[in-house]
Amino acid sequence: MQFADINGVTLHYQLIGGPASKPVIVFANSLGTDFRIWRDVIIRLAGDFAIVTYDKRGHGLSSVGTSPYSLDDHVVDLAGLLDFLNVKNAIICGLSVGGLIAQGLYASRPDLVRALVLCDTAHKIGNAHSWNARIAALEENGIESIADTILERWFTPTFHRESSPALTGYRNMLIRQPLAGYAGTCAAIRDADLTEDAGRISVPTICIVGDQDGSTPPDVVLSMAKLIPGARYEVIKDAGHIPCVEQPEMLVAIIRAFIDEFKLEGNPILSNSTLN
Ligand SMILES: O=C(O)CCC(=O)CC(=O)O
Repeated sequence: MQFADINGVTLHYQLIGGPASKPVIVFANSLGTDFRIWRDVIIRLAGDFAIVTYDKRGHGLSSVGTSPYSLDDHVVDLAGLLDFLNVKNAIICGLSVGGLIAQGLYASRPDLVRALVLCDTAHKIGNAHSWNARIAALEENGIESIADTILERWFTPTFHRESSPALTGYRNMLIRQPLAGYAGTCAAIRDADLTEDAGRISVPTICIVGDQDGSTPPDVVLSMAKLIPGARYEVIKDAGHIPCVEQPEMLVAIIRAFIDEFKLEGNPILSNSTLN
């Protein structure tokens, strides 16, 4: 397992395949998940790319730090991790709040970003009223009290019917996140509005969404895509909010086609990287 002290917290991360002459793809997670959700995507990409996954603060094996957070806390953490790993000019794939983090990273550290894959996310997710209600419910009764409602947005009815051990596993992942980390990230999402930044994105960008996403539905993701100059937009059939779990093969096909279209080569991780 790999850990790094970044920006006052210990981050759990995983680097596969570097240093080498390969483009780097960095995956940033959604609320209430850790980097294990990317497994079925990573096994299809490893070998062709260097891959970085990490648990954002307050999630997985990373430290909680001081909660609540701002989006900037998460952005500075990711920038610090990429600096630590000597990664520059990477393809950043962000899922939901991970997509906000990816957009924030481009706004503050464009040198780190070669292209954006914005998956089931938006320039602004939800509103203050809905996030404050969620935070109040969490403070009163904990994550488990809202877990089943969240899982309905994460996965399609088919997945709920047919993927019984997996559904239980992802429910376990959700309810075992630290309460302060989960609620603190709700506050970060509530306060984040990247509407103006979206129009300034000038790297190749693709916006992807599951056709049955109950958290950031297709019309929301399309609105973001329309704000970003030249952005591509793709809908994945038979997927909810987390296509990397439900439709990894389709997600990988879309990412590969995007990389081929723009001939994204990125920078290899430098050979004097701290990883040697
Ligand atoms: O998944 C995220 O990162 C935020 C969007 C959200 O609210 C997900 C959910 O429905 O719980």
